Amino acid sequence: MKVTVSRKAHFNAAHRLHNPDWSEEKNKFIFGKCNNEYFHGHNYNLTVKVTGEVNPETGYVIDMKILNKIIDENVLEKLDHKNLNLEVEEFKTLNPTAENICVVIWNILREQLDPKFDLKVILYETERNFVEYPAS
Ligand SMILES: Nc1nc2c(c(=O)[nH]1)N=C([C@H](O)[C@H](O)COP(=O)(O)OP(=O)(O)OP(=O)(O)O)CN2
Repeated sequence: MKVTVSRKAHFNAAHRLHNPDWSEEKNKFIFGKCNNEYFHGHNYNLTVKVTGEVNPETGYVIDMKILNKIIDENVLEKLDHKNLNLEVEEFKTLNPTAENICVVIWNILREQLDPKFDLKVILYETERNFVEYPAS
């Protein structure tokens, strides 16, 4: 019997959307206020969904405490209160859009979780803008 276990987390981070291969004008046109050179912040809300078989002895798919620790130590430590463009290795060469942040988080968690689990990450950048990976 497969069940999905979900854990929510949040972090605050600053970013700037920018493509170094484009002119300043094109960056302003495509990314608008998100291209502001002084950066801006978001309160990101994250949902991590882990799907797997329920262990008949524990009744757990995965212990929520363990899942929480994995998210804390590997995602929040890395991203919370950071300037994503300047302080987080992955985004020195990758535009920190919601899509790219979501995929980076998924890759980090995928490495930490047993391959027997399916993983989905949902990232809210604002109350109304959110992305999920893998896509449904
Ligand atoms: N496909 C994407 N589009 C946009 C992204 C993104 O990461 N992927 N990011 C942004 C901005 O960084 C930000 O998310 C939008 O800010 P804002 O316009 O202020 O969004 P709000 O939801 O707060 O405002 P509305 O009132 O809903 O317009 C833009 N696009």
